[in-house]
Amino acid sequence: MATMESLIGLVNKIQRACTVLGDHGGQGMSLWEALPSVAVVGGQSSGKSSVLESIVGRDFLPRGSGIVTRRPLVLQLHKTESGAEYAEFLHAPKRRFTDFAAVRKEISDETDRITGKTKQISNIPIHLSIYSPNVVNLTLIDLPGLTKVAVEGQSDSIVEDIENMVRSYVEKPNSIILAITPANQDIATSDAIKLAREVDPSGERTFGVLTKLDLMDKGTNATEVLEGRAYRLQHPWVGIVNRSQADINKNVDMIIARRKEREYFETSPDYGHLASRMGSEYLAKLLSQHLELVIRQRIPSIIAMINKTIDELNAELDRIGRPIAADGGAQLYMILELCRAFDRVFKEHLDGGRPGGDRIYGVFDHQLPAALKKLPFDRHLSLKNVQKVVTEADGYQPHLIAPEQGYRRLIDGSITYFKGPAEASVDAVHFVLKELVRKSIAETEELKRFPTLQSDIATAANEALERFREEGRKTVIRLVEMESSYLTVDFFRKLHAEPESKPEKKSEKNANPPGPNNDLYHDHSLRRIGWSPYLTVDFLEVCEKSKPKEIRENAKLIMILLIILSEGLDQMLALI
Ligand SMILES: Nc1nc2c(ncn2[C@@H]2O[C@H](COP(=O)(O)OP(=O)(O)OP(=O)(O)O)[C@@H](O)[C@H]2O)c(=O)[nH]1
Repeated sequence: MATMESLIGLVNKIQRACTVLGDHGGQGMSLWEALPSVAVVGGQSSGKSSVLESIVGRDFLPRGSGIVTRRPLVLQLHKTESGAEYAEFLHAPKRRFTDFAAVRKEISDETDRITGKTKQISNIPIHLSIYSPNVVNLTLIDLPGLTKVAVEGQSDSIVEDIENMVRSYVEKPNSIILAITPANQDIATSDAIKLAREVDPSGERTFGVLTKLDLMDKGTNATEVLEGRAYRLQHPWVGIVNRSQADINKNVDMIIARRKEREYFETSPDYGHLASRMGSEYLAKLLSQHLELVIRQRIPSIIAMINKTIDELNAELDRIGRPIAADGGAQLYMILELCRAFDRVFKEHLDGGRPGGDRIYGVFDHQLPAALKKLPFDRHLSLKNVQKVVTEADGYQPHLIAPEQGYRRLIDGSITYFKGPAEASVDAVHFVLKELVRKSIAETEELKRFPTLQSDIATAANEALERFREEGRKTVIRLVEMESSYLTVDFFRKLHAEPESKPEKKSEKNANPPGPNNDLYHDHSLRRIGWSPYLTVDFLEVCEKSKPKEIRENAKLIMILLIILSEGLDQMLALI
């Protein structure tokens, strides 16, 4: 029993949690709807509030003429071992009410807070918990009384609105219906029974309660109904005698009223034989036992539903992201984790696994060689220009054996052409990397919920790339300058060890081949000088179309500057 009582307590807690989270039934599948609860239904002034107060043993509900209950009141009763009775509202959790007159006022005020002081209704429930040694664990929902006509100050739709609200509570399969009918009214005209029959035709969730037995006309009694002969339900009918209006006015104590009620049944000639199954105390126990039974039956489906909801929420959390820690250290750690996630994706683009890195290879493999091929070496190394450069380099003292200064200037001038394509390669790689940063940010799942961090990472990465571009540019230019500014002795030796016969053979039309002391600026000599830059440039690669035929034959002697340049660019890439 103790276990079952704590189970009802647990269901109470879940119900409160549902309300805090805004789940008080309504559209779709909700946990609130899966939990069993007792809804009190009846016509206006049928005695609903009186029944609730009798069950609680306290006088705490607003009273008055007309429509008093305008919002559902979820009343959770918690049995305590001993101590003072007190009440707590969910909307005012820090306030503990020991004065039940103040509870009544708070219910009125809280009703007005949502509906205003009008006679309108609202389906947002008020949650009230009562802790007392005189109650059984039970959750009851007091609902507005069903009416037939709208009174002054009410909209025409009020009758329908109340019925719809009450219906929305009682039509749920987990709702236990406490159908209140005054005994001095014909059962056939009972609003509560009419609605209960509609939503629960088999009567298995309906508990019939007859109030005002003491007000029946003399000579009549309700045994037909109470014995289940007039209207059969699965559960036995319970008769109740509440405080009359006169008792209320006289402030008759609820405990005394309970005792009087007990005495009424025990001494009644009509209901004496039913006394042990009558009265508000018995009704409370009956409902509590039934609630326990229902919870026991529902436990598997409630657990399944909670687990399913947990799974769904976890899946949603995974999608929208886990909560972010409040302290700075944990936040910094998280930001670093997110940056690492971005870094992983970016590396995959560069190293493979995701597309992008191949475009950088394309810059060196296609774009750079194509640009080099277009360099104007034929113009720069034309006989006319070679002569101009050599004579200018010689100045007023023509060279004796080899035009060393001329060589140097020609080679320097040729290699300087590499600067343009080399810089363009840096720009092209920079462009690809920038594009990969953009793609990587978009593809990093972890970053999806942090748009500000996304733009911060993009800004930081682009700033870094901009810096690396400048450094890369400087590095490649320095490499080109290094190549053009230092020609080794070995280079000049190779140049002169080069057999002169090959080009000379090819230049047979030169009838008078010049010797070093003959004509310094003879075509043959100049042509030979003009080859020298090609010794530093792989002309087979670079000058496919423009190179002179003779020079093509000297290919095997040529140093491959491009390779040197490529190595330099690799270093530059490593820098980026
Ligand atoms: N004599 C007698 N009077 C009763 C009994 N039950 C209720 N009353 C009186 O009937 C009137 C209405 O009772 P309530 O308990 O306020 O009825 P209600 O259904 O909650 O009314 P609304 O919330 O306005 O719909 C009050 O004056 C009660 O004192 C009863 O069993 N015997």
